[in-house]
Amino acid sequence: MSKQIEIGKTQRWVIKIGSALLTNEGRGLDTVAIENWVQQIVTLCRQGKEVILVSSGAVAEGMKRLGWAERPATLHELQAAAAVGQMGVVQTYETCFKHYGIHTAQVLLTHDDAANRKRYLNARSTLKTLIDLKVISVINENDTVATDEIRFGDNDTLGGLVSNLVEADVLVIMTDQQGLYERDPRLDPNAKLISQGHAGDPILEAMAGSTGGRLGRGGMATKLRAARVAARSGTATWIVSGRIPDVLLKIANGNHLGTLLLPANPPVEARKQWLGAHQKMHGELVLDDGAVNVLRASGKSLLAVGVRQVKGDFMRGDMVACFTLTGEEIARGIVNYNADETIKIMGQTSNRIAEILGYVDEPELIHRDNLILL
Ligand SMILES: Nc1ncnc2c1ncn2[C@@H]1O[C@H](COP(=O)(O)OP(=O)(O)O)[C@@H](O)[C@H]1O
Ligand SMILES: N[C@@H](CCC(=O)OP(=O)(O)O)C(=O)O
Repeated sequence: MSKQIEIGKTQRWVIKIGSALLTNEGRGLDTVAIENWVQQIVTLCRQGKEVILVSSGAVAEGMKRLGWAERPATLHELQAAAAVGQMGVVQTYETCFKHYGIHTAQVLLTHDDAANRKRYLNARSTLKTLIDLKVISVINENDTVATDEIRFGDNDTLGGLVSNLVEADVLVIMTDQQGLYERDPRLDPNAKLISQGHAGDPILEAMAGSTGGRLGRGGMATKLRAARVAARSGTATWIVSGRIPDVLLKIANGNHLGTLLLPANPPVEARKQWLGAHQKMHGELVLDDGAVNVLRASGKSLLAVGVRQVKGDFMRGDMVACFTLTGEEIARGIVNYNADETIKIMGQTSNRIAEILGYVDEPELIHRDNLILL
């Protein structure tokens, strides 16, 4: 279990900047602040670090440009605002980095891209090539086509996924609070700051509110989820205030600011990181205690015999979530049988599948290679 991080030895940093920070609470892109972060990033690059940016702000800047005071409720208006605002976001970064002779690249991704193995690998090789070319990637969600992501404003999770894609050492989530507090400091100004913990710790996750500010949407809950995702590639996550002067340089120099969330387990293999990148579950399986113990203790495949209940209408090859009888999600995996077939074979041993269905695709319901424990 890694308890510390030697920041001086870290090389690849993913830096995520949230909407509230970037647009000065909706007053329009805060070019002074952006110039300052860019200056810090250039210094990090000159120190030999490789930086990938995940930047929000498209909807907020689009709202400003269109003269909309309130975040629109309809999807098509959100998407239109994002399309307008994204122009400003990338233009600003382009101008700031150009000043230092550094090229930038716009990369737009959706969670669906991460769920498709071919697109996932394409995104990974493009990002790695851009790193080799010393180009700063500026990543945002592809809001014109995204639906769930834009509704929930989840660039934090995107930051976690990008950390997995490029196998980052560090994910820095810059926001408008000092870090994770015991409770939302907007609701309880006396709440204490958590300085360090483990990514995925349910006690910390329970502290994080899911409501963000007027412009950002994810709140702290998505930041902690991002830390959990990032930890799969062994990436440590920092949640810090982007308003602290020289915040990135201070962290790089070993100052402890904000909240540091360290991976609790060793990194998982690359294919399992891809499995973990799936955000949309097509169904749920409720497992009995025996199956839960086998998955947790020995990392074996899931057999139909251990399934008690099947929910959702999934197809063979879809990703499903696995729950304990008490409702705790423990694993996710790609199923070998569709929902109707799974209902027929649940609770039965594998040697009865042929008799029940008239055929056998695979003896396992989810093969261990296609299963990721949470
Ligand atoms: N436990 C907590 N600690 C700190 N902030 C919290 C917590 N729970 C909820 N929040 C809220 O999360 C907000 C940050 O999320 P969000 O507005 O989505 O920011 P960003 O635009 O940077 O992604 C904070 O302003 C705060 O009100
Ligand atoms: N793609 C959207 C992301 C919104 C979002 O995640 O916002 P935030 O919670 O501020 O990071 C945008 O650029 O507006």
